[in-house]
Amino acid sequence: MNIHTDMKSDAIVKLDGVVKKFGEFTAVERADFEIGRGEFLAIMGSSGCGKTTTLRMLAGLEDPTEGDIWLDGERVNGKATWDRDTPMVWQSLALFPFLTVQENVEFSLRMRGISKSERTERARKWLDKMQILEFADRNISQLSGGQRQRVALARALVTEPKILLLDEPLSALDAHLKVRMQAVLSNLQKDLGITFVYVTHSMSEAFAMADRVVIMSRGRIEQIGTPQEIYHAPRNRFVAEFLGSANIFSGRLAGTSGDDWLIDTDHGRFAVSALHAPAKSPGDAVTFIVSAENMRISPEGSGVPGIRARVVGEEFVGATAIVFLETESGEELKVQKSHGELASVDLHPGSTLILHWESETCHVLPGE
Ligand SMILES: Nc1ncnc2c1ncn2[C@@H]1O[C@H](COP(=O)(O)OP(=O)(O)OP(=O)(O)O)[C@@H](O)[C@H]1O
Repeated sequence: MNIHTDMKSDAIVKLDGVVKKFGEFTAVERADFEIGRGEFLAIMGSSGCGKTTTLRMLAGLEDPTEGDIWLDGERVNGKATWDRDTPMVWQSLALFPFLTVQENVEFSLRMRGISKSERTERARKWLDKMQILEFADRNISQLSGGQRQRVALARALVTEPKILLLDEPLSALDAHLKVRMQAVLSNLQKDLGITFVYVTHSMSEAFAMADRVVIMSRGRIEQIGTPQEIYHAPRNRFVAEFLGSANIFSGRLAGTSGDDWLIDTDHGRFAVSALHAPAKSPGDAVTFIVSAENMRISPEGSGVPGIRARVVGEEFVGATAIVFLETESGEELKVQKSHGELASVDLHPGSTLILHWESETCHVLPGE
């Protein structure tokens, strides 16, 4: 499997071998990907992985050290930010505190020399679309966090750009408002058909809204794909660990059995579906995952073959619970099940269970 799945043929953004260095330090190692017209693309990764730098290069706030950036068919290296049709919504929102809501939204139209009457009409249209027209004459300081988000969006969208860049715009909101604003953003993007490039460190945010997700680590792109592809078929150990829901096993290829590989691990020999696995020879190292939802549990003494593990703790996640366990060799494993499914086993800390799974629910990490 390639890290770049589903390249969009109708690309509005193209990064071609883009590298960004600050002195000796490489912030973006080599970005090669396209963004489709009307696509919602999230760039996700932990702090310092280079996601904001990538966004800033699209905005024209940084120039690539190597490679080319294409926006709507035009090579834009060196093109000033004010000459690009790529407004940005910042984490801080960067609203002007000395201007009213309407004046904030009119700002970029004023910069473009658009007449007062047209400015007013366009600003009010976007305030109305964002459901904040009633606050048009207020100062920014008189608005709630969610209302400010809407002003920032109206201000960015009033020029009707083809691409909107968003840098963690929801990170300052409380959890409840965050979920509501995710829905607002997602619906807005679909209604307008504008391309959104959305930087976030939050997997739940990226997976809830994006058509495709780019996962970065230390300046490198680890995987690009739809949330489903990334969730079900992470490319390597980094992505699997980042998702947090996978049990990761390493071993060596011992042989085959039908469509399955037989893998020798420290816990014994397991059959693993090899349908999407890269070519390997007997003796080669193989890493595979079993997601926490696909793990099955049986009481000790049930005679079911599997891995013996001790219950360490339990965490409630809505209608399900995640049970954390430890093997005899100290490896941590997790199982996620509904409360009903868990009712039949002893989950007291220290009790021993047998973990097992179906071979077809395993996924071999192709990038390992
Ligand atoms: N102007 C600069 N000069 C030197 N180093 C920089 C500069 N801008 C960013 N960096 C470094 O480049 C790396 C990537 O930064 P970037 O802001 O892209 O990370 P990020 O993934 O957006 O992180 P965060 O989630 O913390 O914002 C970091 O190590 C950062 O310190």
